[in-house]
Amino acid sequence: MKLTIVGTGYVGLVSGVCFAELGNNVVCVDKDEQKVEQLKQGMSPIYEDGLEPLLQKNIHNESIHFTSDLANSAMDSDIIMIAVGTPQRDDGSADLSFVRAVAEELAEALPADRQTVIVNKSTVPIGSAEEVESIIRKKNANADIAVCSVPEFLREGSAVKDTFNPDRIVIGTDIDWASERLVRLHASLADREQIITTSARSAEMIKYASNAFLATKISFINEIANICDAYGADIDEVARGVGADRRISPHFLSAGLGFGGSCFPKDVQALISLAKDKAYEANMLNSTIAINAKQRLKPVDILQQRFPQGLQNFKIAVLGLAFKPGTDDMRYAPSIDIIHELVKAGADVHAHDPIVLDAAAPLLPRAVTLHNEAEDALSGAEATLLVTEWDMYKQYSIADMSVSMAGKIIIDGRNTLDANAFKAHGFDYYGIGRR
Ligand SMILES: NC(=O)C1=CN([C@@H]2O[C@H](COP(=O)(O)OP(=O)(O)OC[C@H]3O[C@@H](n4cnc5c(N)ncnc54)[C@H](O)[C@@H]3O)[C@@H](O)[C@H]2O)C=CC1
Ligand SMILES: O=C(O)[C@H]1O[C@H](OP(=O)(O)OP(=O)(O)OC[C@H]2O[C@@H](n3ccc(=O)[nH]c3=O)[C@H](O)[C@@H]2O)[C@H](O)[C@@H](O)[C@@H]1O
Repeated sequence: MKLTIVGTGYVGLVSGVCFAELGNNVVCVDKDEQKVEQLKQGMSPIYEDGLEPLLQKNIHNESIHFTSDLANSAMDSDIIMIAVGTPQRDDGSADLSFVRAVAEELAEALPADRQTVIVNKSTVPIGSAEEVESIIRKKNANADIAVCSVPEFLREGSAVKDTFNPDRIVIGTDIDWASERLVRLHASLADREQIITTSARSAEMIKYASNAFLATKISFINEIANICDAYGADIDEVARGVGADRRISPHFLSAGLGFGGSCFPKDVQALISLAKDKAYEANMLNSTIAINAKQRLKPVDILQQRFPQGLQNFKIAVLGLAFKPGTDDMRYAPSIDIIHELVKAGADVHAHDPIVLDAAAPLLPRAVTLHNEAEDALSGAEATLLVTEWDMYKQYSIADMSVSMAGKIIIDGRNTLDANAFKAHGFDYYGIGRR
């Protein structure tokens, strides 16, 4: 099948590479010409283990191509996937301007004599498939199209693996020929019973509801962790006990600094905004966001309580900047808010991340010092704060830390370090809801 994928962000690029790997003829389109040139050379603009070799293999096999010419590629495509960004607007709603711009371009390009499936793969408000169709029909009334919703559930850092091993694939359309074509495209990725067919509106809601549920599960466990802190219960033990109930499951019960990234925060806000448009106040989702906003500043609270005289010139090492390990994405990363608060309090902040440093710099206050080596960030620090649980930090020698740091305070924002081992080396260890 010939596939055109518009947008080469995480979703567009990974989907493109994976569908090419499955034997389709894929063209990825991006209006960013520099990115297109980079991709043509086999260089991935995204950091993810294993993605670049797969990209290069499929370029070599000529099963994937990159271009900025959408019209040319759209003309003879069986399926066109829209995978452009849908960022958050100031009022919390999703900004659909990139999706609408693609629809306008498609309206000019699509031939009337060819059945084309158009897929919204971007996360979009309920009703967007209809909106894309009406934009196209306004300029091209006879286009033989079906606009469907096939939301994406991949996670950054494990996107290729997630694409090849999906829990489910949701195909949202009431049009039989389009549904059949999309089922055929996804047939080798999942068993038939994992392919859920729904209306486009339901598929759009499934995506928002899934992200909102996962985000709420994180805020829930963080709230329980904060109550554990107050009563001396241990969140690791509590999460193990709670998660053993199959109705709850142990996944997404890791307490810490809350969720960041390009999707949970914006998608929960977008759903709140969609509800508000229909005069419904989404109180639970409002709490999910409020708990999360507060949770990421817990390390600052811990330090301020411990040092009520203030943090002026207090040297703090911050380990990890990316919003989670395995990615170079800094979008809504907790590290940004934490470092801004610490610098505001007068602290001397030294940060490290194994992957993202240059991209992080413009998002952080000038006063922060960024280090290529973790050892340099730790050297002379009064306190160390782990923000992103990269494996390298878990393997770091506590004895070495003990020697290089000036003080013995460790705040483990992701509950991933060995608390007892730190305590045995004389550290004051603070976790999130950990005894
Ligand atoms: N990042 C993720 O892990 C996931 C993202 N999503 C959703 O997928 C969508 C895309 O997100 P990302 O992949 O992170 O994208 P992104 O925002 O990082 O990149 C989008 C790309 O689209 C390109 N673009 C914008 N307008 C264009 C146009 N008119 N023609 C051609 N290219 C154009 C941009 O140049 C950019 O390279 C969003 O709606 C997001 O919520 C869904 C699941 C996972
Ligand atoms: O729509 C999206 O973009 C994607 O959003 C998330 O994927 P992603 O943001 O890549 O990362 P996750 O692994 O879900 O983590 C999100 C955030 O939650 C945090 N988290 C996760 C799990 C947990 O138990 N506790 C916790 O604090 C992580 O540290 C991270 O900041 C979803 O997991 C994907 O299914 C979805 O497709």
